Amino acid sequence: MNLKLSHIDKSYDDSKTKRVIFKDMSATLVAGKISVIVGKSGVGKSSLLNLISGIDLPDSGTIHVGDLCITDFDDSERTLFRRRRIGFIYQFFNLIPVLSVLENITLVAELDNTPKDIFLPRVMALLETVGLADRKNDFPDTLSGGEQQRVAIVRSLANDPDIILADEPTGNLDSETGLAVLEMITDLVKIHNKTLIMVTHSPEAMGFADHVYAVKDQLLVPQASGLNVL
Ligand SMILES: Nc1ncnc2c1ncn2[C@@H]1O[C@H](COP(=O)(O)OP(=O)(O)OP(=O)(O)O)[C@@H](O)[C@H]1O
Repeated sequence: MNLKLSHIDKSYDDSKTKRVIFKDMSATLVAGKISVIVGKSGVGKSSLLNLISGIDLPDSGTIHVGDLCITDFDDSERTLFRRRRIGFIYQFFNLIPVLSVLENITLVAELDNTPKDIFLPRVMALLETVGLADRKNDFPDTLSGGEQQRVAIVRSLANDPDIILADEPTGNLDSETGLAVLEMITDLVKIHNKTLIMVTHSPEAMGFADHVYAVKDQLLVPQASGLNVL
């Protein structure tokens, strides 16, 4: 399912200024591929992910995921779309401290009333793949940063979404752990045939990209290489 952004305008107003983030921006991100998004701080990379996930709406323009026009959805349709079709990986892992590893991973599937016999075998197989099956009952604060991010990777795949959105997934990790996490994310999205859209400042991440785009001049601009815009 390709992701098609058409004629997107997005700005934020505060009391004094109007900050234009996107102006007549159109782009297609290809299904089943790894798209890396780069760009200077504050240009709107995270805002782009918020639009793609339906957390935020554009001022005008449309966003299609396959045949679904998510900009036509109401709030509850967008929430369901996000739960079922999108997996998130964040810079600061965003695990819930009072829930165990397994409870963190299965929370969205439970909220969505997905039958346990559908998600549990899949989640346990993923935990095995990332080497953390024996930590399933532990709490996040007993895990290293790299381990927490591996939990977050499994969580992002738990509900079998179409699209994984990763916002600086290695930003809080040392370079060796970051590289291992990048390899894990990209291997898993390929094996499970997902679309990965990853915002990053990491030059290593470019090596994993099928396509690199820069957020620049209120547009999403395809790059031959991301390195020149870092
Ligand atoms: N909800 C919001 N309300 C008002 N302004 C916002 C909101 N979200 C983002 N912005 C502003 O939009 C601009 C783009 O923010 P965004 O977080 O998308 O940038 P970014 O490219 O991800 O930056 P960084 O690389 O520093 O994380 C910033 O100036 C930010 O302050």
